[in-house]
Amino acid sequence: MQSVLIVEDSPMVLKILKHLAQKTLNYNLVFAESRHEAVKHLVKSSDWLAAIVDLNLPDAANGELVDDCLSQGIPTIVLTGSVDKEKRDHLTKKGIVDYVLKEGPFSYLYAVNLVNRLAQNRFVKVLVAEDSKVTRRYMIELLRRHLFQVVEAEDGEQALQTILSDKEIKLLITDNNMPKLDGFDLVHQLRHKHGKEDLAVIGLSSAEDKYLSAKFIKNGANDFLYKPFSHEEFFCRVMQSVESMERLDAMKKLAYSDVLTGIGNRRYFVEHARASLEECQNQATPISLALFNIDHFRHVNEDYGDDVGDEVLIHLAKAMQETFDRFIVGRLGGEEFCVVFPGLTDDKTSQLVDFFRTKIEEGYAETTVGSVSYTVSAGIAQSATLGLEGLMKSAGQALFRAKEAGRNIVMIASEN
Ligand SMILES: Nc1nc2c(ncn2[C@@H]2O[C@H](COP(=O)(O)OP(=O)(O)OP(=O)(O)O)[C@@H](O)[C@H]2O)c(=O)[nH]1
Repeated sequence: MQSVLIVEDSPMVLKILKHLAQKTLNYNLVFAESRHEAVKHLVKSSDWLAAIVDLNLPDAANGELVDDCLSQGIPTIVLTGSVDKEKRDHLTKKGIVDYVLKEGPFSYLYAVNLVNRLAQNRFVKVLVAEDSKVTRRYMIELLRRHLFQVVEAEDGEQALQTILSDKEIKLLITDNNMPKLDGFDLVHQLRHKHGKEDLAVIGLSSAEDKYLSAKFIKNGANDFLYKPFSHEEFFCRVMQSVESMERLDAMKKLAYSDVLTGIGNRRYFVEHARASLEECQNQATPISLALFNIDHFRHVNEDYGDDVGDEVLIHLAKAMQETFDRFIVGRLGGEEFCVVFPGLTDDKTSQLVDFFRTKIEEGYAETTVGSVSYTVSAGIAQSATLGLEGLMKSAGQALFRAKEAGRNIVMIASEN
């Protein structure tokens, strides 16, 4: 586990920092009250995520411990009692992550939360699209200081191709005046494919035109920065854009997942299945769909109670996700689940679904009252022309026949 170093000589402030850090940070926390004590910890370990360091310590009155941490490559957040332009410029030039004024619990919470933010930034890939090498290098250095993964592009066309080929890019910082494709057109083209929940965009320009920011935002950017910008403004905008994108993404995930089982819900399923069906039909690729239903599920609820019934549903959802991990799986509601198999004919799907049916029949759900055995039936449909509703109806009719034929059976729809 990585470590976080927190150094503060005031017992009162250290107590607050300890309390907040222990509540918020899931890392090995190392506390010290002086440079001497901190350096002893620094030599013992090399795996530091970050350090929160008081600028003025009794045995390091001129920020010497900040230099110690930075020289070991540790992202460092500085605590200070006061700041003026000169001190701020000095600290920024040193390469600190940020400084925090010792104003009260909120500022200490900011410092602690910043450590968590740094840890998350390691998984956020940022593309810097800027034709000026100097400005590009400057932004890349600032972003790396906050532990972002960074890729770069020197014109709009290169930026577009990079984003289209790398789904991991979550933030684009783009200049407006670039060769081949300008920032406006770049954002405009990207927004056809990427919503604000999966790509945040910050526009940049040094132009005098005060309407540029509104124009960029109307074109789909989340935010805008005029050059030259301060290091602090840059980070405030970056953080805000990344965090609002993460919130949107979390909301979307909630809206698309089934509360009980955690797999995709009906909305998720219908949206993804419809898109996949259209794509396969346009490309004349086979696609089939299977509708699943637990047999006599009412008896499970009656015999063991609804909570155990819920555990069986969770077991089935997990098993489906494992077996059909390459396909689109969703819980439509109750004990009904559906899977879409792009690229598979109904015969191939039938083999796969029957393998799954046998697996469920031979296994059991491990529940709070012990093992519960159950079986499933499924109906399968394939069509080169039917829409999703038609395909689901057809699979539903096959499922009905499977139930009538005695359950624990897979049936293929007779007419597609
Ligand atoms: N525990 C639990 N039960 C649910 C949930 N949603 C639906 N059910 C129950 O699922 C059962 C469905 O029963 P029926 O439609 O009669 O079907 P069945 O008993 O599975 O019988 P067949 O489908 O004909 O094999 C009902 O008892 C519902 O109350 C849920 O989220 N949790």
